[in-house]
Amino acid sequence: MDNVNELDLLQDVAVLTEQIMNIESVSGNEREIADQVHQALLKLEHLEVHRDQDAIVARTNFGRERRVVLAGHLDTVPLPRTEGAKGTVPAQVIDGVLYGRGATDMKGGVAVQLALAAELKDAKYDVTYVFYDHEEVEAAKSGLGRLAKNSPELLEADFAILLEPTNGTVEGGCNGTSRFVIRTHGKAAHSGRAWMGHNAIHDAAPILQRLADYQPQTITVQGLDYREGMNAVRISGGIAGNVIPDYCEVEVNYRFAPDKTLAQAEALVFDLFEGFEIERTDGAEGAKPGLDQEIAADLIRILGQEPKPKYGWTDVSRFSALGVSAVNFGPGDALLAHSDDEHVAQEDIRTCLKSLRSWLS
Ligand SMILES: N[C@@H](CCC[C@H](NC(=O)CCC(=O)O)C(=O)O)C(=O)O
Repeated sequence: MDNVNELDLLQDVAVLTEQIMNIESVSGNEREIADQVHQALLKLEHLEVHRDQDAIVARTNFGRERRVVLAGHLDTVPLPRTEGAKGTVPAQVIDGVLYGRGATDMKGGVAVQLALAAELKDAKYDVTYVFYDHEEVEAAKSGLGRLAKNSPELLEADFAILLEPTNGTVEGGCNGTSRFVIRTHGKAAHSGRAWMGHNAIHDAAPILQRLADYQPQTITVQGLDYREGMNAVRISGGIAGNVIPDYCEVEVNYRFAPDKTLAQAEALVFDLFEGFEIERTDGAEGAKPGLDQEIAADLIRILGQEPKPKYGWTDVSRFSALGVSAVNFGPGDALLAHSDDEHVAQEDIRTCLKSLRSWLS
């Protein structure tokens, strides 16, 4: 008997989005959604389907000269902690707007990929659909990185589109991202006799001051203005309410424009926190927009919208490193990504599908 939950790829793409939003897939928990996507793709006879853990690749063999990749990740950031937040699981539809975790980042995009995979039995280009796990976490866990290592031939193409949220326009390139842990050390003591110890949390004050004083830059690369960011994203220290803390860690996330390499970004952060113990714990380079490439220019012309920069980090970076020029284009407003009321208009998902259908036809 057919699984009652199986995905119907030919239904309204907004309803398909809602169906896949209802499969919770916080990074590390992508097995169920990957199984559903895999099962649905295996039924399509015009596709050759491969699987690597929770990443799935489906390729057409139309015999075209050029091949494009449509790629999207299956995972989301964790569910909101705030009670009553609408950006959670299950999804809700309110006045034509779909609320829930992954609404913008990026189950609408994944639904568009699935709809195209099912309906396009011929196209201007051969198409490789890539769905993968572990995008929202440290680069070392990336499902796309694993695919690139295990089966690079499956990702070969002339161009790639990452269906990350871009609100109806192309977002070119992406900022790089890097994480650092800065540590201070003290001496534990009874907090009733604090003079016997040394407070490591107090020693972190100048770290926070340097962050508060830092003026993030905006850097123009190939005509697009990339806004950088330098922020504390986590702070921890102390073991109890009556003990002077003997350690403190501040985690800093530096988002850097694609004019810099990861090594240059690291040097800038090490310089900013000179005198402190500091370690880089993660990092991924950005990507330059490269919008003058013929296929990208064709897409931009069909959409008729001015391209914008991508401020988040996306796998255009990984495709660029593989020698495949790539852009971001998908439904939803990236400004809502990861927010407590993440949402997307149902109509935006339908419009994105129409745009890509007409580009590929
Ligand atoms: N390995 C990176 C992964 C971070 C990915 C994430 N990307 C997005 O949110 C794309 C959405 C957008 O901006 O349109 C990010 O930028 O945090 C890492 O761990 O940082």
